[in-house]
Amino acid sequence: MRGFFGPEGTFTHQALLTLGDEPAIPLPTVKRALDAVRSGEVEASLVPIENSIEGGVSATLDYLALPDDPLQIVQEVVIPVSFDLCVRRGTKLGQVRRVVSHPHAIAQVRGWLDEHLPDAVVVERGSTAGAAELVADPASGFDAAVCAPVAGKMYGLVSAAHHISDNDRAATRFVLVSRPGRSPLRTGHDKTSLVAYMRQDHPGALLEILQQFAVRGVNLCRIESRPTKTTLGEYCFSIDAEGHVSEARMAEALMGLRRICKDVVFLGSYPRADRKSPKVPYGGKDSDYHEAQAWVRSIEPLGDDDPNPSSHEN
Ligand SMILES: O=C(O)C(=O)Cc1ccccc1
Repeated sequence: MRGFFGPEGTFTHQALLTLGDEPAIPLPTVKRALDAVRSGEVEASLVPIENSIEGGVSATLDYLALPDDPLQIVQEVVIPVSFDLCVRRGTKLGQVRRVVSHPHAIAQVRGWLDEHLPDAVVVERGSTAGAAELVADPASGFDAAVCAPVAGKMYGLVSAAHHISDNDRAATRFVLVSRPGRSPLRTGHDKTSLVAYMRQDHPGALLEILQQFAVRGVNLCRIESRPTKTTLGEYCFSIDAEGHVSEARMAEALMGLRRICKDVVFLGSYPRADRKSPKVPYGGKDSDYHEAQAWVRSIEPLGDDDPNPSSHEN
């Protein structure tokens, strides 16, 4: 059984429906959705990870990549998001005093709220659909929810205003996450996600991380710094790169990171939602790496039969 960041009517739920109609369990927070995977209560959970306006969803980025207990992304889904202001039947726009929604939804309608409801108190809570459910109860003290029209309908609300997003091309990316295991097979249009912890804070440390990808022609789709949560001012880098771990240039980039970083947390190789194939640079094909590897083997003085392997230990 799958889990998702719920309740029913969230954008995550809409993204889940694009994957088929298997029954799934709504979980009220991203943490609960990921805990359910860790405990084995569900086999995988769908959670939001990034949106085109607000960037990464910190709760997901951090809790997915716990260094001692990381989970693995097996699939991604991207859907457009558009918000309505939903109220109980009979409430007029001018009567709205208190608005509730998910922080990423509020961030995407901030301009509209400032213009149309400048005096309203705006409260961040749960999910967009959870907000609609709250507003449905007059005793909740909330007059309006920022949510998908489908969530409004689901909880018996009506739209006081349609399409209130400040940017009408906003999209959100969701990931289906499971316990670590084998990555989905390579499709030719894949992404690899990881978190890199620098060995120490020194000039050029970030450049060294980037170089591991750059010299192998691996393009990055996202890189953001996240606090390590151990020491103030200490950061790690959450990265999505184009390609699959079974591709030689990606595997070599990961090996490079492993050599130079304090820690590298692998979060999975999985098919890209937009099915865009990466541009493979000159010399970057698997066959180029294999040919180069075979050539080095052929010129190594000792070949594979090193009589004294322990002499290489340090
Ligand atoms: O609260 C929801 O509906 C979610 O699934 C999270 C979210 C919030 C705002 C935009 C996209 C996803």
